[in-house]
Amino acid sequence: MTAKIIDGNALSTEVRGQLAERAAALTSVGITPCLAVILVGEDPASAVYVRNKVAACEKAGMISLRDVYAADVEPALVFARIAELNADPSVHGILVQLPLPKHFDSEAILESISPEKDVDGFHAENVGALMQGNPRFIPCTPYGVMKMLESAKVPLKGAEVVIVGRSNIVGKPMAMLLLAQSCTVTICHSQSRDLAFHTRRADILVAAVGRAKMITGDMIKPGATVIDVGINRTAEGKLCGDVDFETAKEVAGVITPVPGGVGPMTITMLLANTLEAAERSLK
Ligand SMILES: NC(=O)C1=CN([C@@H]2O[C@H](COP(=O)(O)OP(=O)(O)OC[C@H]3O[C@@H](n4cnc5c(N)ncnc54)[C@H](OP(=O)(O)O)[C@@H]3O)[C@@H](O)[C@H]2O)C=CC1
Ligand SMILES: Nc1nc(=O)c2c([nH]1)NC[C@@H]1CN(c3ccc(C(=O)N[C@@H](CCC(=O)O)C(=O)O)cc3)C=[N+]21
Repeated sequence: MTAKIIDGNALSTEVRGQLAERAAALTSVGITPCLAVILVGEDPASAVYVRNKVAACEKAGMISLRDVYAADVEPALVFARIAELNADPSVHGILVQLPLPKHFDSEAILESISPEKDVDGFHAENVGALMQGNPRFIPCTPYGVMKMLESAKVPLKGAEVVIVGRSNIVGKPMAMLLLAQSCTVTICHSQSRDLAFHTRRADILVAAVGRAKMITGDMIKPGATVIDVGINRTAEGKLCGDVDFETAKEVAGVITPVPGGVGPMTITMLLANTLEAAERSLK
């Protein structure tokens, strides 16, 4: 038996259709949801993501602004632009593409975004709200994963979850969301002893490491749900995940592919958060 595949492109199309309807309703009362994206530097992968985000916004009837800065830009210029976007009532969401060049204090940049417009959910105030079980914006990638689990009707209550990776943008918020759904959550990282011991216990395994094909079929419990967040590029320039899809799909019960899995859902939930911010501005 090979695993059932959760198609992130198909689910994205469905959810984005619903978002487009809500965006049209808001536009008809004079508010068009608007996302501002800031990109610093010429990293080609980041440029692709930003282009995808801008295109997805427009397709859903939302406005997107894009500011691109040279890698050696004076951080003060970016801070000034964020202050301007914070003060502009026609802008509902602000996203600063990560990672930033080394001479930037990323934390200070994220804290300078108005928490009401922080559609990534990375501001300390929003991280705190998520921890307290009272989120304002759910970080897009873990939010997308929750939608995928819901669409595949994966049971969460009491499930053994193992997350590989503990970053602020994926691993940690993912753990909080699954904990809130009464999963038993284990977080593994580069210092974990015997990774396979942990992964083999998982009913739901989330890989968010950034190491191509590191999770192989022998590390997966038969019938488990395997969520592959990783985006890696092979030497031949092909995209692949952190999961070795070929061996994993023979063991898992449910699996997400790369590309066409979590990536498109991340963009979808960014649109959802931007729309949500715009709807709140009405109140
Ligand atoms: N699909 C999407 O929408 C998105 C995809 N991504 C992708 O997801 C992946 C992870 O991203 P991100 O969380 O930002 O990455 P980070 O580099 O910030 O974090 C990677 C995590 O993996 C852990 N790790 C590294 N090596 C190992 C190992 N050998 N065994 C176990 N754990 C290990 C690290 O541990 P330690 O903390 O000890 O260093 C760290 O916690 C990347 O491929 C990224 O491109 C990211 C965001 C969105
Ligand atoms: N402030 C900030 N917020 C982020 O959400 C953020 C970020 N910075 N920095 C980088 C990571 C990465 N990320 C992805 C989004 C979409 C795809 C995506 O759509 N991937 C497609 C393939 C795209 C391609 O062809 O390259 C897929 O998986 O099918 C991937 C990765 C968001 N991130």
